[in-house]
Amino acid sequence: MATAIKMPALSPTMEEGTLAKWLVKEGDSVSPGDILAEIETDKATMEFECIDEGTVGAITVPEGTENVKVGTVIAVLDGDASDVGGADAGAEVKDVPGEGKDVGREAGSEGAQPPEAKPAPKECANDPEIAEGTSMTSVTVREALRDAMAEEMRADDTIFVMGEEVAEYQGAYKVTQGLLDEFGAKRVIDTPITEYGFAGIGTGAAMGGLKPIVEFMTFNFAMQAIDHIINSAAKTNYMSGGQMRCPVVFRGPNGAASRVGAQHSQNYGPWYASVPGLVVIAPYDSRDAKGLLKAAIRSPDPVVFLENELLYGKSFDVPDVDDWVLPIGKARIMREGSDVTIVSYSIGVGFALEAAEKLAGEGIDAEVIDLRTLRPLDADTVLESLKKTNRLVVAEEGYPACSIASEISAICMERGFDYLDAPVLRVSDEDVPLPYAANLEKLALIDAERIVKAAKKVCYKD
Ligand SMILES: Cc1ncc(C[n+]2csc(CCOP(=O)(O)OP(=O)(O)O)c2C)c(N)n1
Repeated sequence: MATAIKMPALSPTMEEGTLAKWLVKEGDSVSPGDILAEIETDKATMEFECIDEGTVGAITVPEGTENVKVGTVIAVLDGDASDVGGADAGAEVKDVPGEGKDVGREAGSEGAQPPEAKPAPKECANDPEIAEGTSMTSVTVREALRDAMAEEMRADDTIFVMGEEVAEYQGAYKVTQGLLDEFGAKRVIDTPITEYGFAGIGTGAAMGGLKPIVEFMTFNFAMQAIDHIINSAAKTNYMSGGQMRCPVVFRGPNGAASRVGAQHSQNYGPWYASVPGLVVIAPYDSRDAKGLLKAAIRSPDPVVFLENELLYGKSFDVPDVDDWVLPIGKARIMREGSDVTIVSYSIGVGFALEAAEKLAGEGIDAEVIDLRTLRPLDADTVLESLKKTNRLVVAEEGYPACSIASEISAICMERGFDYLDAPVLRVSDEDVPLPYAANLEKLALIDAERIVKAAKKVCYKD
């Protein structure tokens, strides 16, 4: 099968580059790791590595070409230009699935992709009631997050957003689209690349009575700011004896994306969820992204709001109601079942739902729980389900050790021991820094198949 090789984004801000030199020619055999070309940006000259195996069938952009847009097909493996869109080869690829210009996203990369979006269940026990006949609008998770911020900002002028590229560029992932136009530069603020600085300003502003929303370009970069989140924001209420609150929201993408390497592919859910004083939310779909972000902005305590880059472009229904706000700390049952419970959150929910469909085909009826909030954790909903199914698997896109899955497993052992007919199993990423190579990345991340396998094992049907 022909594979299009596209102009890579070699830095978060790269939009185009010069194809300085080809190091392979048509007819050459290539393997993963071979250097295909040298690409020049205004910052540096970088080597472009091959991630596939094959024969160079066509070079569609000659060396020396300047201003080649990221995503342009520059060569074809095992085929020619007509196999990858003919006239389009060599032209800019405008329709990169899911994203526009995202941090580190390499157009055409083949890393982890979330399963197709599925509609959320119509009713969730703890959610506000949706009146019969209420219409639904399908919106992307990205739009849902923006709508949540915009609605809250309209209602409360103490709310402001700040972070790298949130204003003029409208967000590295376009989540703050339209906010600068509507609310102006005083409330939508571009910061320098100083996570420690602007997380501190946000925390201080919250202590002083404002309601900041601090966007991190990804939570990986919040490592720079973690002292303010944990030592300042999380402790304020406790250390002031309740005299001072800190209503700040720290939000941004979290977890593995697609081929952005070990330092940009980490799930901080378990880290923050271990800290008393923080609220930690990790939504899956648009209705939760909107309803929970609105709740987070209204929270009197600091919230770490973990989004997922791969879900930003997915569409799900959101109820057309004036003020869609969801309760913090309540899990939801995404699919009812009686044989095994699969607990997950964020992107893992999509994999869990996919696994449940596959299990149904094999006669295993799985219940899927979306935790939604990681702190406070809704242990009761998990235990109620365990009471019914007696078997439980936790699916988590993250490291296995000291994880949310470990926590759920402990809760089931401590409070649900008598209900268990099998050990709780954790399905997590491999216990390694996420590999960059596409084939290894795929092997390291969770998927529906692994969840199916674990579910069958706890049902003693493997
Ligand atoms: C701590 C941290 N925050 C944010 C980023 C994302 N990031 C990577 S490059 C970049 C822009 C860098 O701009 P500049 O410092 O002007 O350097 P340039 O690459 O333009 O020379 C950003 C925001 C990062 N890698 N690390």
